[in-house]
Amino acid sequence: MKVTIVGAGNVGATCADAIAYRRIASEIVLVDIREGFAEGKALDITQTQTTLGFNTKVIGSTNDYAKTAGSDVVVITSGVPRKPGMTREELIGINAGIVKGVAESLLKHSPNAIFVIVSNPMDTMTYLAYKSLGLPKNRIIGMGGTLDSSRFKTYLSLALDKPANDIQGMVIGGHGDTTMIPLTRLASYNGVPVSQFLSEEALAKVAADTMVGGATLTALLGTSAWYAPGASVAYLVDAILNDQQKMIPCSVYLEGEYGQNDICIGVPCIIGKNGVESIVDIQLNDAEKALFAKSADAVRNMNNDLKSHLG
Ligand SMILES: NC(=O)C1=CN([C@@H]2O[C@H](COP(=O)(O)OP(=O)(O)OC[C@H]3O[C@@H](n4cnc5c(N)ncnc54)[C@H](O)[C@@H]3O)[C@@H](O)[C@H]2O)C=CC1
Ligand SMILES: O=C([O-])CC(=O)C(=O)O
Repeated sequence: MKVTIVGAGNVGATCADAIAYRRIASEIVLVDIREGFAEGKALDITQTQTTLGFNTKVIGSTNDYAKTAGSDVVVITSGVPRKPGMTREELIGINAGIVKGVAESLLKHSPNAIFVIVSNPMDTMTYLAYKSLGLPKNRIIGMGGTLDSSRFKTYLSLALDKPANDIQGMVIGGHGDTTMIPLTRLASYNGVPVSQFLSEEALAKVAADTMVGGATLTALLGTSAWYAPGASVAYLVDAILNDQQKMIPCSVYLEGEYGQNDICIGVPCIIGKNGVESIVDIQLNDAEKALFAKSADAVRNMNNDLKSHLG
């Protein structure tokens, strides 16, 4: 199976590394606009083959999309990351043109690929890819919910002082500092609601920390995170290529689901070889429904700005 990742920067290269090391694909193509950069990252990853014990072929390309031909999954991480103090939404002006151009070039060479969108503001970039490529909705997937849910489970595990892999939890809604919805009511420690172990206050703090998880790391690192984002993309690509039929919250185009239309936003999806196999309709309570509607309003406002940025 062949995966192309455009943007060989922090997230793209980390995700290529995880896909190679975990043998999720047999061939990875890294593409970047910076002369020689993707080739360098690909060669560096290739030189870990014997020490880490994998044979995945990893090649780099400076903007030559012919090398990406016939990819099963394509991942778009190209664009700029935020700096401390910025929101993801502020990246729309630069990233919209980049994502649209890259998505169109990818489709020309891989007409059957499933698209995974990572560049921010991710929900709006996913909507842009859906609208400009004309592909069926199951083939356009925005990655945000995997990462936000992993942060949610990390903060729950810290608050509970229990292993993260014993914790289940999901974040839906937009992938933004104020639009994420950590579903605290449904989170569990080995099936037991976390509310049996944590006070309302402690749970509210976990939710708040989760929502600003990306901003916290950006303030610490000076640019946005890459290890957890890269691993989250690899997790999603694994679910697609290995037809895992896992339930993963992803940003997908909605046509009436969760009361929303004409928007890409995070909802629980079954992910398999066809990309989004189905959207899972979970029962939200009234407060969660209200948060979801508010989150969708904010994402929709961003989508409405797209035209002015694309000219
Ligand atoms: N959805 C999510 O959960 C996450 C999204 N992100 C987003 O992913 C994007 C990438 O972040 P990083 O990897 O940290 O940034 P980075 O700056 O390390 O890498 C971006 C790469 O894109 C390349 N690039 C720019 N324009 C290009 C074009 N037209 N064609 C090919 N390559 C091009 C750059 O040369 C650079 O190497 C950002 O927009 C960031 O906000 C980051 C983390 C998580
Ligand atoms: O915080 C950012 O800008 C990058 C991102 O989306 C994340 O790490 O969640």
